[in-house]
Amino acid sequence: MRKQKPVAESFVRMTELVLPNDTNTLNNLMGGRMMHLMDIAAAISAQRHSNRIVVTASVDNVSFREGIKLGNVVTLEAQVTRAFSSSMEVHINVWSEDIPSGTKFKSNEAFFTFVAVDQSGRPIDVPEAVPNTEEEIRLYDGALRRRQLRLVLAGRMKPQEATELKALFEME
Ligand SMILES: CC(=O)SCCNC(=O)CCNC(=O)[C@H](O)C(C)(C)COP(=O)(O)OP(=O)(O)OC[C@H]1O[C@@H](n2cnc3c(N)ncnc32)[C@H](O)[C@@H]1OP(=O)(O)O
Repeated sequence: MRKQKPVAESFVRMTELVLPNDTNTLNNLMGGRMMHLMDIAAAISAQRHSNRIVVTASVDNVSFREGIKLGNVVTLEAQVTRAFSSSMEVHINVWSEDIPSGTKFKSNEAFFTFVAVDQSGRPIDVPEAVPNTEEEIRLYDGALRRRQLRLVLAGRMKPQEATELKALFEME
């Protein structure tokens, strides 16, 4: 039987200070630097779940709602939502905090997919991810639908095979 692990065991919190080298000429954190931090936090989460080397297979939509300023503190929280065979979906939230003014806002949210691989880079099965809290169950339940959408967009699944996705659009 496949090993099972609670999704909470994959939780990662990472905190970074926005330094001059991370910013553009408006003194805002650069989008690419943010994606780099998100990729690292999410990869560690997938590694914690699988106890394997993981590679980034895909990144879903990432939007940048508001600039993050030089000197702000960025907190990233990542956790596996669901594991399939060799792939894992990781949910990541990012907050930006201005410590002197005591303000904090959520700046980004995204889903990353990682694949566990062996030493030769071949996909290898990972433990099942078990959700426990209401929020973990909500994210787990939506993961199959999101997986189908990203595989269709990547040309790896025929739209007619995406049954979970199709069900969303089928009206009574
Ligand atoms: C340019 C860069 O910076 S890339 C960033 C770093 N990432 C990398 O280097 C990864 C490069 N890619 C790879 O090594 C391979 O494409 C892999 C390991 C991700 C997939 O290898 P494949 O030979 O295609 O394996 P296969 O078809 O068996 O798929 C393996 C898993 O990957 C998943 N997968 C493959 N492509 C995608 C994708 N675009 N989105 C989501 N999942 C994907 C599959 O659904 C499958 O999941 P499952 O085992 O849970 O069902």
